Amino acid sequence: GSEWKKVNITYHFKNFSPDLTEAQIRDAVSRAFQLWADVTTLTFRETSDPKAADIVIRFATGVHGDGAFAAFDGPGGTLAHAFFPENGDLHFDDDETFSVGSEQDTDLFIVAAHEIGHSLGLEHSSDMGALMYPWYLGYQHDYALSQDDIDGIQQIYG
Ligand SMILES: CC(C)C[C@H](C(=O)NO)C(=O)N[C@@H](CC(N)=O)C(=O)NCc1cccc(N)c1
Ligand SMILES: [Ca+2]
Ligand SMILES: [Zn+2]
Ligand SMILES: [Zn+2]
Repeated sequence: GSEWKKVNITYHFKNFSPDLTEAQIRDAVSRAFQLWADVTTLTFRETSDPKAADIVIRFATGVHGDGAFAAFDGPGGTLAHAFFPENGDLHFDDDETFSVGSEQDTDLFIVAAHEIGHSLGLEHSSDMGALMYPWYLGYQHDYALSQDDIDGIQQIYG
């Protein structure tokens, strides 16, 4: 299956969203990576060099130059998508209104954590409690990985 052949993975922000400050976006994405780092031997580090980065993160709308994925669809519907390893690139639909830590709008931390699951090789889960469940069920305070998510990632990276 698709998995990274390395444990030290780097990511690069190609751009940011106007919905939040760069600091809020960096913090939400860093915390999302940390969820997965906590249950594997993987480490994640931001790099300013797009060429050195394993995972390139972008905010985009509509048609944005992807071959594999359909164009983004405006507000609602698809919120983001990510390529499996060893591409791993992660795109957020910037027609969504992203927020951090509020029931309002779409929580960037939770969406990022879900997409990073894909970037690491996880498919969707049928477990409604799982982060990898296909549907975003709204903001939850103190979000944590479900056992289903942990089992899934440890099957790949042991
Ligand atoms: C066919 C895929 C490109 C759909 C896309 C997705 O699964 N991206 O990973 C997506 O954005 N699905 C929406 C479905 C929806 N509109 O509820 C979603 O919320 N996925 C992200 C997400 C975020 C956080 C938690 C969960 N469970 C799912
Ligand atoms: Ca959308
Ligand atoms: Zn895309
Ligand atoms: Zn998904």
